[in-house]
Amino acid sequence: MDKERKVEAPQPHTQLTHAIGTDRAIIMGDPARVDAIAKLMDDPQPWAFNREYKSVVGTYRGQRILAMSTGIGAPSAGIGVEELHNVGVKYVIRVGSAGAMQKDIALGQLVIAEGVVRDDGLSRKYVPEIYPAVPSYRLLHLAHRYAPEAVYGIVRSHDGFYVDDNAEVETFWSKKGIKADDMESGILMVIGRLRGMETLSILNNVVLYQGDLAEGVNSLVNNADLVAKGERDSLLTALNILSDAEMEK
Ligand SMILES: O=P(O)(O)O[C@H]1O[C@H](CO)[C@@H](O)[C@H]1O
Ligand SMILES: O=c1cc[nH]c(=O)[nH]1
Repeated sequence: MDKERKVEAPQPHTQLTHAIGTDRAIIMGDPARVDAIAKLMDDPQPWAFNREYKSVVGTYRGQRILAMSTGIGAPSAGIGVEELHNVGVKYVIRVGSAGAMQKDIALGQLVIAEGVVRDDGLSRKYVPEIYPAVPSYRLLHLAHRYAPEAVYGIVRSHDGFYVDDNAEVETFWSKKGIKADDMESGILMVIGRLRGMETLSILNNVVLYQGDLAEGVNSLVNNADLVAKGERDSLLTALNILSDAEMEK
C-alpha cells in the first residue's frame, strides 16, 4: 500500500467523491424520483444512499450524469449543493414539484424559473436578500429548446406549508405575478452562483392555484396521470439540456 497516496474521504452527507466522474447533476427532493430518472438513463449505477441523499450515475445521449435527491427544504438542499461542488460538479438542474401561483397553470405543466423570490431562511445566511437568485443563461436558453411550452417566470421558495398566514402570503405573491412555489430553487441558485456553478430549476405543477395542497401532493405520490407526465417531462428536459452539444462550448 502506497502510504503517500491520499484517499479521498466521501462527502459526509451525500457520500460522494470525485469518482462520480461527471460535472453534471440533476437534483430533486424525493428519493423516489431518483429511481424514476434512473429508468430513463443508460447503464444507471446506484451510487450512494445516506439520509435523504440517494444518488445514481448513468448516461444519457452518451453524457455521464449524476442524479441525487436532497430531501425537503433549503437546509438539506444547501448541504447537497455544497457537497456536489466539493466533488467537482459545475452544472446542476433541479427537477422538483411545485404549487401553481396563477390560475392558468395546469396540473403537470412545467414552470421554469427565471428567478426566485428568496423566502427561505438559509439563503439569507449566505448573502443578503438583495442578492438575486437567478439561473444560468445557458441552461435557461437550452430549456427553451426542449420545453418551449413551459411557463417561464419568477417562482418563490419558502420554508413551510403550515405557517398560519400561508394563504395570505401566497395571495400577496400571486398578485406580484409569481408563477409557482417550491422550497429549494432559491438556495440552489444562490449557492450555485456563490460557488461558480451554473444552475436551473424545472418544476412540475402538482397543485392548482388555491387548490387542495394535500390532494395535489398525494396525486404525485400516487402517480396520477397528469402529474406523472409532468414529472417525466421535467426529467427528460433536464437530461436533454445536460447532454446537449452546446454544453461543450
Ligand atoms: O418534489 P420536490 O422536489 O421534493 O419539491 C417540492 O416538494 C416538497 C414538498 O412537498 C418540497 O421539497 C418542494 O420543493
Ligand atoms: O404547493 C406546493 C406543492 C409542492 N411544493 C411546494 O412548495 N408547494
